[in-house]
Amino acid sequence: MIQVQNVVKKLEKDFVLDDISLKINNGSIYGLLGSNGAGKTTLLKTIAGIMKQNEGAVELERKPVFENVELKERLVFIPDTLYFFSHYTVQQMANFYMDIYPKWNQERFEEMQQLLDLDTNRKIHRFSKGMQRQVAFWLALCAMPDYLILDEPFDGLDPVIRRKIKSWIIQDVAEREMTVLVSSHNLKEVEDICDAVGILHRGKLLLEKDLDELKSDLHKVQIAFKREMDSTIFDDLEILHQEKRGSVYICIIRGDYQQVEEIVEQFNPVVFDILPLTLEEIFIYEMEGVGYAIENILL
Ligand SMILES: Nc1ncnc2c1ncn2[C@@H]1O[C@H](COP(=O)(O)OP(=O)(O)OP(=O)(O)O)[C@@H](O)[C@H]1O
Repeated sequence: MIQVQNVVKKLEKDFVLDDISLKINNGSIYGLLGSNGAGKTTLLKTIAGIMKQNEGAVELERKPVFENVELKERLVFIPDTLYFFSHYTVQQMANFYMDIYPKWNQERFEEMQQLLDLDTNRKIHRFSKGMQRQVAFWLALCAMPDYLILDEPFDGLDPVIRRKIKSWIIQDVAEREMTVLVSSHNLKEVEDICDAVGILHRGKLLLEKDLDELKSDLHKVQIAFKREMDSTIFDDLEILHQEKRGSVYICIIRGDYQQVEEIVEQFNPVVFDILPLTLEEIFIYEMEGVGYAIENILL
């Protein structure tokens, strides 16, 4: 479990992290979202034990992570700007990882080589940007980390590789309870893998949500009535947003779906369908609830 409690980080004179608290359970994937300069990298580096917070606590399994070698042997951080030793081949870099990470899995390394089809004897700096990112994931996953911390990890990967890497991550989360923290400035990038999402803005965590809970609590429905919509429907339903397209209303409604259905049925709709709700739409309404327009914060 990753536990961050009231963390404050100052860089020069500025508060880059301002009283951040969050908890990530084992075997779950947490998406940390925020625009440029929100503090994502700083928070990730603090959680990875690379940077030390000025105040508060950052713990893995209830132990402080900073300068904790035993915990770091079980944690891999892939930074947004990749770092490999200059002129090292993939194999030389793998040998280095083998020395550092006790749970290095050589069988997996060879299997993944077949799937990624990258030459282990080639110098990493001669690969393209996207291929270097593939190498970073390849090495990271073969280190069999219990904690995987990823800073804007999917930039520069083509859609096929992106899907492949996401499925490897999900498999490790499901099969061996790996815990993942992934940052992004783009909701769509992470919505298919995260269990929970937090939005960081100017060093503060504005909103933190479990995605299953969120999705089961908000519904997008299209409704049409023979006549105009009866305004008393608002008395019983929490309608966060509505728009009219022809004679059809598209509504975002909060609440238990069965109850919503029962209430709407009382008004005898001629059309009543549930529509898929994207994470982006959910966040638009949730962020409005805490007084922010999401377009000013995220892509
Ligand atoms: N070494 C540093 N010294 C001083 N200020 C810094 C330093 N590194 C980052 N900052 C400041 O901290 C704030 C947060 O930066 P950080 O890199 O954590 O944001 P981010 O959310 O990862 O941004 P991006 O999406 O652009 O990578 C920014 O205002 C930045 O200017």
